[in-house]
Amino acid sequence: MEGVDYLADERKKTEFDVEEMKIVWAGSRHTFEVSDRMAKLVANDPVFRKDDRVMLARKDLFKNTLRKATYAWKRINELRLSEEEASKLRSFVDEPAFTDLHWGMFVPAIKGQGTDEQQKKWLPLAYKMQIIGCYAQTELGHGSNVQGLETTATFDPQTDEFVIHSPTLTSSKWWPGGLGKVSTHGVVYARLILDGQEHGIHGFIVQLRSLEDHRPLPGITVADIGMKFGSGAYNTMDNGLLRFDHVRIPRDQMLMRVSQVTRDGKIVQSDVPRQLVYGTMVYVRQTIVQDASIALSRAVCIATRYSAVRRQFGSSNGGPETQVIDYKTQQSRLFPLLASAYAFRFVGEWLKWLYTDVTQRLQANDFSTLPEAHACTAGLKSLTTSVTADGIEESRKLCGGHGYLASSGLPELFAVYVPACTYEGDNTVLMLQVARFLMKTVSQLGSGKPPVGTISYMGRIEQLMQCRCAVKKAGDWLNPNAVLEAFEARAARMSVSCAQKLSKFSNPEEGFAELSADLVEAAVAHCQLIVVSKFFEKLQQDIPGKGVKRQLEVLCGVYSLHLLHKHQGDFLATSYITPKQASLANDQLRELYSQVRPNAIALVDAFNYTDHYLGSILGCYDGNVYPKLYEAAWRDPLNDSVIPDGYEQYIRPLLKQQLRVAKL
Ligand SMILES: CC/C=C\C/C=C\C/C=C\CCCC(=O)SCCNC(=O)CCNC(=O)[C@H](O)C(C)(C)COP(=O)(O)OP(=O)(O)OC[C@H]1O[C@@H](n2cnc3c(N)ncnc32)[C@H](O)[C@@H]1OP(=O)(O)O
Ligand SMILES: Cc1cc2nc3c(=O)[nH]c(=O)nc-3n(C[C@H](O)[C@H](O)[C@H](O)COP(=O)(O)OP(=O)(O)OC[C@H]3O[C@@H](n4cnc5c(N)ncnc54)[C@H](O)[C@@H]3O)c2cc1C
Repeated sequence: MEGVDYLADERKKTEFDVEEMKIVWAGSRHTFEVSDRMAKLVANDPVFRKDDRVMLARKDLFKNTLRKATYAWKRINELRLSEEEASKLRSFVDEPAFTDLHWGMFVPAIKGQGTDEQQKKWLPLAYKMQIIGCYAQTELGHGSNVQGLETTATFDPQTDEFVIHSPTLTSSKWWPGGLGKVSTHGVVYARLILDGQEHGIHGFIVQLRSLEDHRPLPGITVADIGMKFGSGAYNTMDNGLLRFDHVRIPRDQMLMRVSQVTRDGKIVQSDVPRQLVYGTMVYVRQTIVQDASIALSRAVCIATRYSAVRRQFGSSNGGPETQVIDYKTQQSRLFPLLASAYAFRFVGEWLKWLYTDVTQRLQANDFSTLPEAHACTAGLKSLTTSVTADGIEESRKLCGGHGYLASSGLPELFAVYVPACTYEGDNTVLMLQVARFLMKTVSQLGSGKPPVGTISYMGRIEQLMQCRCAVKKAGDWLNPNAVLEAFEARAARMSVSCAQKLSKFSNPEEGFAELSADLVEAAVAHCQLIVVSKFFEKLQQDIPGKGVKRQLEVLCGVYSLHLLHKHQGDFLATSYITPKQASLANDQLRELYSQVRPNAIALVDAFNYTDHYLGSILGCYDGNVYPKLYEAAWRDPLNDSVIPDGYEQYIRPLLKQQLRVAKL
């Protein structure tokens, strides 16, 4: 029935102010209002419909994306939207497109690595979309190993140009989003060669296609790399391949903030560290952490609403069956994901602050916090995307059979999201960067330079190596200090144990390779500590609204104690807790699930997602799932006719043949 709220009884159970929680989730009242307005603008515009996406063939799908992306740009200009509003609008359109890379990587690469003069020349063109750009770093042969890229940029002093060339098949650029069919320009990463000498990897602005007829410029071969995982999903994006045959660009198209090449072909290094060539990746990793909470919260919203609607078993005296959300097993799979979505939201907020802080320091030539910013963005990108990808798949299973239907929204969400574990740095490769940072920190303990920021806990290493957990009863695990000390002791002990094992190797690189699996575990422990501690920090802020802070305390408890339970092997093996204390943590966790239960629907309502954005029948706001599933089945093109195409050709002859066999 239209207009009936099938989740109304659930909503009546709520013990906190949902409207205030919406503000906490959005980050501020202003952000909430902008998001809410942009979400509704997209949801109410039929051009942004997306329910037929998984049915479309690649060419139609891609053209449809072009239509939506250019229409979004038209609306952004007509409505004179601010940068913040425009970016929100694009995100609610919810369809990967060339514009993501243009705004998300091409523009930031020029901003971060271009000189003032270069920015003045290129940014106005990019801001008006008079040129469209991509980020062309990865090659067929190398993605993770950036130092291994093979494309060359050789300076020709005769003409004052760089010659960009792809010397091998494996040097073909491979993967850049927006490159395949749309981009007119790219920031291309290549090995700089001056007078026969190599000078490492640098970025160059290269025009790829004519601004008149869109044909590739002379010497350039460019195409799409082909279909990717899933239907719809990331196939809206034209990930591309690109080869250069001695393509010439003016010298001033090398991005020269980090190093400059002079007219006579000499390299001049500025004071800026060379790692800033990797700066765009640090920026995007930070945004990916913020996006992880969005993707996970979408999946959790669908699974939570459906779990309250779905009933199986447990009917007594003809009464209703049990809502599957009331099964403790369902709660123990669902509520930690709900808590993780909130945890990632807050750590993402903090990481954005850290990134802004490091950017301001870099502008003032203070490079001291760059290693920590690199470790935090790499580690948190890795941790949050892995948990989110697994969490979306778990949400699908939490919805039983119906979760496998495209109309649940979960298969496409998974297919779109899962490459986040690979792009912008493979998650294992990134955790190894965190491990390097941790090993360096341990080796410098006692050098007189106290560790600061997220590794300041290492400054208390002696205490953390010796302390023992003081928990005596389940409720003691609600004490933030008890939880924090447990996570600090676990992380510190795992790092120290790796460092001790490493010190036994005469060749540290060999040792690092041999111990890399243990090192990744230590890095994960460190990153989980960051998320837990940032959740506790959030709780120290003034949080208005009836019961809002209380709910967040419960979620923080669920987040930290479910990790403690899941990784109890670490906590036990490092001898910080006893088996009895591990068991008490689990008792407390179960109790916290009971406290989440009456608030579960309101906690996902607080994400403020429109039905359009969720794109899921199982997750629709009113919970009226069954009629909608039934109607959607009839909309499938297979049901356009009662007798399917192919009946005469295949089914009829088959049945006839079986008849003959039966007669024999
Ligand atoms: C708003 C957002 C919108 C749009 C975008 C969002 C979604 C769109 C979807 C997809 C986009 C995907 C785009 C891409 O995938 S682009 C390609 C990304 N590629 C990678 O991430 C490659 C991963 N590899 C690397 O980053 C590096 O090669 C490396 C693994 C880090 C190793 O580098 P290497 O030079 O060999 O370094 P090391 O010798 O290991 O270290 C030297 C030294 O440098 C430090 N370091 C390394 N990286 C950084 C950095 N980024 N910043 C600062 N410092 C860095 C490292 O720690 C070491 O320091 P020491 O002190 O130990 O010497
Ligand atoms: C959807 C999508 C969009 C993309 N968009 C872009 C883009 O716009 N621009 C761009 O330039 N690139 C883009 N990429 C490329 C992406 O950045 C790379 O694929 C990514 O960095 C991983 O590199 P790789 O493919 O070389 O993986 P590999 O490094 O080959 O990884 C293969 C396996 O080897 C392991 N491995 C590799 N090195 C080590 C090591 N040192 N120690 C231990 N294990 C290791 C990895 O963990 C992994 O299991 C995109 C990729 C995808 C999937």
